[in-house]
Amino acid sequence: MSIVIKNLCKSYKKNLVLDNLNLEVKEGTLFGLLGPNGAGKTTLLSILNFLIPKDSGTIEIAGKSLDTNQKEIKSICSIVPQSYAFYPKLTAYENLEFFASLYGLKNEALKKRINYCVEVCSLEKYINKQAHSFSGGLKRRLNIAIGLLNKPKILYLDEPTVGIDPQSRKYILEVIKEINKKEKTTIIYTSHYMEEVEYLCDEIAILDNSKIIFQENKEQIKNSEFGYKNLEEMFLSLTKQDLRD
Ligand SMILES: Nc1ncnc2c1ncn2[C@@H]1O[C@H](COP(=O)(O)OP(=O)(O)OP(=O)(O)O)[C@@H](O)[C@H]1O
Repeated sequence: MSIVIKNLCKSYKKNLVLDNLNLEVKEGTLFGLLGPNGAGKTTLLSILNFLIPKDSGTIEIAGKSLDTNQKEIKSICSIVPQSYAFYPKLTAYENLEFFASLYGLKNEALKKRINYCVEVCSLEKYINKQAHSFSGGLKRRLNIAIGLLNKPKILYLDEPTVGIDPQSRKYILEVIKEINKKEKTTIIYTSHYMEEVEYLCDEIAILDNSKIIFQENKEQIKNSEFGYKNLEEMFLSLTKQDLRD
């Protein structure tokens, strides 16, 4: 098992966001994490990536406790956040070089890894251009390339296709599939685009009302007694249709 979460709780002051949440993610899965706005998806990913502390509960990543193995866990995980996580005035290459050096990469190893990430995300033509001049799709691809620098065994992607055109989106979805297939990377993918999750993910979970209210293999969802036309219909039926503000 790649990730095992038991009884995870997190509040922001009086707002209880995660309430005794339990979740298991198998190694090598392309895992879709769905939930209405404000359900706590980013909060969960932030806890898993040491960006914010949990209140209580246990988390094991690749068999190691999150409480006592920060360095080892950080070395095998990477998060691509919703926001752009690069320096706009640096070129794509300077950004990649900077983040690669934070992982301790140097000389040939650094160049080799950057070249790989540039190729996977198709950034060759833009490598010497400042990141602020990039289109939305290119910015998303640079964000992902940075997330791949440490060869993560577990990659967290927080809404990586927001605000981009269908061409860029299709390209990014294929990149994600390939990383999962070729590198056997476990991928946790959050998105509000149901058709994307339906296309991409092997397993799907829904976070709502502070808990995982549903988790199932995609093939089971398609074939089984659930009887929904598609993922969107199932999502709306399980989470109800009230607006979440
Ligand atoms: N730093 C913070 N301080 C206080 N409250 C926060 C903070 N971050 C998030 N929240 C609140 O916690 C709840 C969960 O937010 P979170 O961003 O984790 O949800 P989400 O599922 O990622 O939402 P979205 O789909 O809109 O990105 C929301 O009510 C949000 O307002």
